[in-house]
Amino acid sequence: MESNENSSTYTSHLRPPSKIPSTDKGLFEISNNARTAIPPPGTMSLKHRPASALPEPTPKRKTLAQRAGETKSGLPAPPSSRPVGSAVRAATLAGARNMSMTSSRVPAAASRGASASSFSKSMGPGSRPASVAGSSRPQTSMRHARGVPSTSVPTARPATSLESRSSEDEAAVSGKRKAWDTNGRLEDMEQLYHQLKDQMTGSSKERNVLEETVSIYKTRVTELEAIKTQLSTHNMSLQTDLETTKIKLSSTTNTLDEERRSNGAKLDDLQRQHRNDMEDARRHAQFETERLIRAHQEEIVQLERRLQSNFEDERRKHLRELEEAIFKGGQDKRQTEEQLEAKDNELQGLETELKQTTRDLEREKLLTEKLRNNLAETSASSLGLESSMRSLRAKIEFLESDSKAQSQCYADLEQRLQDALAAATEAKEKLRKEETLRRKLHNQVQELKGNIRVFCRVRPPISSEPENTVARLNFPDGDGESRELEVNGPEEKNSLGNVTVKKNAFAFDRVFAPGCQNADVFEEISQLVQSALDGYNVCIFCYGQTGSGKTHTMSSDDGMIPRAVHQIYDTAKSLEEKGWRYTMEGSFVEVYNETINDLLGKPEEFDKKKHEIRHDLQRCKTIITDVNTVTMDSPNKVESILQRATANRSVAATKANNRSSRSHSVFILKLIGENSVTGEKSEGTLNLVDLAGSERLSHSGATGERLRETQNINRSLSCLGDVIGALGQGKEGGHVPYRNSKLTYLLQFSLGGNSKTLMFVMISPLQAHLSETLTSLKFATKVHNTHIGTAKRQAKVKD
Ligand SMILES: Nc1ncnc2c1ncn2[C@@H]1O[C@H](COP(=O)(O)OP(=O)(O)OP(=O)(O)O)[C@@H](O)[C@H]1O
Repeated sequence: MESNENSSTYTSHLRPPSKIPSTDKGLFEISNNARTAIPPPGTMSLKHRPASALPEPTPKRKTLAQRAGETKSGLPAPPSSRPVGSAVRAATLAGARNMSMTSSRVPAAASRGASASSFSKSMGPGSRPASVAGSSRPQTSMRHARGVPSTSVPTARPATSLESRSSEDEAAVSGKRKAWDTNGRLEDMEQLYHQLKDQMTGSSKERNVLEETVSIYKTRVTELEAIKTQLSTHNMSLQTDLETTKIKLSSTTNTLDEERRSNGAKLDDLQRQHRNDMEDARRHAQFETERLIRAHQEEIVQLERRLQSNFEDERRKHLRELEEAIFKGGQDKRQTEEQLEAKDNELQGLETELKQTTRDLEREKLLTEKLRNNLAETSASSLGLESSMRSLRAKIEFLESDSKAQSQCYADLEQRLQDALAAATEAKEKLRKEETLRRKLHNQVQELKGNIRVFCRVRPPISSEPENTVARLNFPDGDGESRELEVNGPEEKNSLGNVTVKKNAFAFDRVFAPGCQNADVFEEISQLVQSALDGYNVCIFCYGQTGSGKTHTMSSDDGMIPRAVHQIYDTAKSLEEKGWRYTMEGSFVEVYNETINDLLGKPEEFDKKKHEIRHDLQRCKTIITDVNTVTMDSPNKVESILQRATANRSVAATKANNRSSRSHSVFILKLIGENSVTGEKSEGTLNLVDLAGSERLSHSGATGERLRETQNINRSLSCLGDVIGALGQGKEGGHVPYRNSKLTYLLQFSLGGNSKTLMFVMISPLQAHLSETLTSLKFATKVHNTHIGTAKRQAKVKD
């Protein structure tokens, strides 16, 4: 199988078969690399020989020379197509025909058979007429060819026929003729004689023909002998060729076998190598495929992760953009509404003006009418006036004589004017001095009120809170400026079964009952805001549990922050005529989990950007790095600031609950004033702080992130208490633990000696919050009992 496969791929190195030159004496028939010379037609037509006449194939093939020898001895005579045979037959037939032509009584060739038959009956087969012999001549010829002596046939056969058959013929004739019919019998004899004579003539002719044929055959035999010799010579050479070819063939076969063997070995090697290569390649491909699959899977995972984070970023970004857009939209809407309102007012003003102008016009018309009348009257009276003028001129002439007295009068008037101007300057100066005095007195009053004050505010129950859930809170001095609060504790049964209620009484600088509004609260703190304008550091913070109303008090639309800003604007404007010019800068930060976030910063930087608190101890100033500061050049800016801060906090709230409850927010307003007349400068800071809900950890039940938030809130509120406590001890140069929390560190210069502090303790009215309420009130009481040293004004006076 392998050699067969190889035969198609390997070229044979065998020498091509040797060419034997063709001779003009015969064709070459090629079979099994043996060449057989076939004599050309005319000499010996083996090609046309019938298959049956050919010798049986023998296992070992005979040479052509041998086969030529067989032809001479064993092959039948050449067929009738052969020219020699044809000539013999033609001559025989011609002879027969001549014979029948010479005897008119003998029937033609067609009736020859019948006559021959009758003749055979009478004379037997050996005495057949020449015509009959002619028809069977090929057999005769064949017999000649096979070596039957031709001379014995024509001589012996007629005689034998005649001898054997004469007695029968005679008997037959004698049977027909009468013994006495001599003439008839003579005629028969004569007829028989003629017949015999003809037969003799035919036989002699046939003999001639046969002799001719014999001579032809002899020639033919000679020819065949020559051919045989030629063929045997050729055969010899072919034999030699065949032997040579066989040797070559065997050597070629050997070479081929060796080649096949070596090629087979090589092929085996190659196949083995190929199999090994294939195996290696398969293993390598498998390894590569697995590696690529792993790499692709990793890539897919990374891509998925990247896409996920991109998607998250995009989502956050879009959310922030949406928030900003909503915020901006709200702002735009408000501005547009304001503009519309302004336009409406303007329109109304214009309408009023138009009405006024129309009224003025009417009045003018009336006036013109009146003036015309007056003119008429005036022209009437002008005559009278002219006469009086004349009289006056007369008087002037008289008065001119008294001019010295008049000059004196003018000098007096001038003096009085100068005196009045000096008095006015003196009055202005006095006013400025009084303003300074007012500030001084105002702050003295504030100081007398205490540098840390505590206000308590109880929020009203909101619509979702039913009446029966409200705790019993009493305001004993609720008629006027309330300062006291009484909280009834839970009902307790004593050992005698009497139900008792514990009353917890608290007193603060002010107590605001649920019915109080933000306006009432602000009225009380407006004096502190004035102190900030006067150059003091003021800190107002709201303390209380979640939902107690801190944000409502501080940052709602009418809360302390917007009201404070508006008051500062109004006051700053009124102070302009007293020589004061103020610049105001606002910033808003959040302390969440001990980290500072800029509530006015970009939403995407929220919870990411790091801010640090830096103190200028010389100037008692606090700076927070990288926070946005807004110049408050218009009172409307405060609303946009509050909205921006709320939006930022709500974005953050999506991640960790309600951010406003869980972080401290600090609104910082810096007020820098300069008096161009007196050269005075003042720098005050107003800090408005909304503290995170003050729930106790045990009550909150918080876990995880909420627990961390609550711990941070409680720690910072506790630090605030510690700072206030340390300040309350009033030791000069004593340690105040500001650094213990971000909140106290941030408010370092707004708590203590250099500042005025106001704490709001916010109270929920609900019975459910009673415990937290009491805790808050106790903390506030502690703060209220603290006395903090005198505040110092941050003011400089020009030399
Ligand atoms: N004085 C008040 N008058 C009317 N409603 C009030 C008053 N105080 C608070 N509320 C309402 O009570 C609810 C809770 O108030 P607020 O959000 O201000 O509490 P909070 O202490 O700031 O809570 P948190 O710590 O969660 O921020 C709000 O719906 C608010 O409108």
